[in-house]
Amino acid sequence: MKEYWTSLASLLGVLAFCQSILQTVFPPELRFAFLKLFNKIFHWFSSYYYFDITEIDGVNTNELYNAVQLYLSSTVSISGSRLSLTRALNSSAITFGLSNNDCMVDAFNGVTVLWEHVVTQRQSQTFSWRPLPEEKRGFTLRIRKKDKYLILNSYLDFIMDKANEIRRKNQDRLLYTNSRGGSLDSRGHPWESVPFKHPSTFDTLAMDPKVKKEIMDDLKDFANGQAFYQKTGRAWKRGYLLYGPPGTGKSSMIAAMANFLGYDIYDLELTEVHTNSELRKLLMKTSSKSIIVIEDIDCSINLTNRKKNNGGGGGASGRTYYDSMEMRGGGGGGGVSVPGEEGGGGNSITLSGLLNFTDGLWSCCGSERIFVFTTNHIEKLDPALLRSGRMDMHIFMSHCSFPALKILLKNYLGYEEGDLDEEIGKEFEGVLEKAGMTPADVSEVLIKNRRDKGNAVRELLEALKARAEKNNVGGGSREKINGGHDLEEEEEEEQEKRALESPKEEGCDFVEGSCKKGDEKDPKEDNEIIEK
Ligand SMILES: Nc1ncnc2c1ncn2[C@@H]1O[C@H](COP(=O)(O)OP(=O)(O)OP(=O)(O)O)[C@@H](O)[C@H]1O
Ligand SMILES: [Mg+2]
Repeated sequence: MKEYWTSLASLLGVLAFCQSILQTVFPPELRFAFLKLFNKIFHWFSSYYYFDITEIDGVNTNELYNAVQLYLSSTVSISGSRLSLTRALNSSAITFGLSNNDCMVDAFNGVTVLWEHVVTQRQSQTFSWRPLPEEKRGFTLRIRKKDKYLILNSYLDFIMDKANEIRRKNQDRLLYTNSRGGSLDSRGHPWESVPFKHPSTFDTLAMDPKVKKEIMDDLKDFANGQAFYQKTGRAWKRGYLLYGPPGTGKSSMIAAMANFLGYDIYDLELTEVHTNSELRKLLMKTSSKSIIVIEDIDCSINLTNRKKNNGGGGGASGRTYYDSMEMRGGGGGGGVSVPGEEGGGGNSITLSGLLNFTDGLWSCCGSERIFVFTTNHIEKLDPALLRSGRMDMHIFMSHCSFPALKILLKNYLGYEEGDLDEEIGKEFEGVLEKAGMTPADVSEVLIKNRRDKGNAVRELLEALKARAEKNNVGGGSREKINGGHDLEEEEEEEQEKRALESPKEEGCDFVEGSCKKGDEKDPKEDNEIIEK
């Protein structure tokens, strides 16, 4: 032991001697060059490469640093005994990472690398437009020289992908709205967001399981389809039109989609958007992996006010036709949109603006985005919105069918397959179609009686029978088809439709083949998908 201390003391003596020689022999300006050279020689003979990934790259946050931090938090082989724990804003998960100046080993494709988290005090506050943190943080990656070309690029790509995946899993969904009516927040953002906590999932959604599976498969194919979209030259986006009576689960379906894919939702309030360019700006500020929703699109588009463009003389083009279809907030009349004028302060958005929003070049300014439109009245929508390629899937959300009822009984009363008495099941099947109750109506009855299963089922059966009876007496199918709509309201709609007939025919030449109104929009009895 004594020998050990003696040799350590002499080694320190030699080092001190070398340092004093270095200081006397080399002037300060040469000293730096000498150290650099020494460093180079050291690296020459070293069998490793070192890569520094600093937290701040100049004045910008280095995305790779954040990705590495997240990635390392997910690996289990942390050797350090001290870990740092974090919980990001809006996140429900706690992540752990390397503490200051701690190391960990990782392996990728059979190659072992070493990560070190390096934290040093910032020397002096250099001038910067934004205040920099007092500590300089960074990761140093050590890779064997012979392995660098084998893995470096693919390893870093892998880390970025993995970090995105973790971020999506940990981060609660965000629900964005443009309800401020075009004004920007302090960061110049037109969207406001809140954590999205809707508990609806495909498990809780009451609808035909076959249709549900089809939708889930379609969503899965979409989310995993980057290579396919690239290969086929299509923008990586998909459109869904959800239609059906109120209370059949259209909004619940959107929430289920977002929860299924882990996407954010942008709930676009069209009545708050004043011009096409405002609409475009909103689109540009949406992120990838998101669902952009326009609810009740028939209420945002005032088709009763659409009129043919008179300025074209004779053969009007499709564009002027669309542009003359005025969309106004609140359904109020007035306000004519003149093609080409919207950017110059016109106070309306046009159908062409909306179609460009979903379909045009601007719709590709991000990727992996889903557009969802909902409506209670598909027959009110313009064929241009429905034609192939625009909304890829038309999904009819129907009244409560027997398979859907079984899901509601499971959700609210805990009934498993086979728990329901066979006779009662048959009674339900017999009356459901005639009653035309929505899943929302059924849920209400079940919630009220959820403490007493037997009573809940009896009450529901009675309510269904009463509704079926009522429909029968009143000549019924109307209420069934329109989900309890007012008859007067329906009359009005009929009149509106008749009033629209003539302009629609005039406009047909622009949207060839899409004016066959009844063709694809006829709601069938059950949930139904029309793939475009
Ligand atoms: N298919 C369904 N599965 C499960 N619950 C449903 C379903 N449809 C409706 N509900 C229940 O009814 C409530 C209303 O449903 P939701 O808002 O999704 O209907 P909607 O079709 O969007 O109606 P609206 O056309 O009025 O917007 C939901 O909170 C949900 O609890
Ligand atoms: Mg809704």
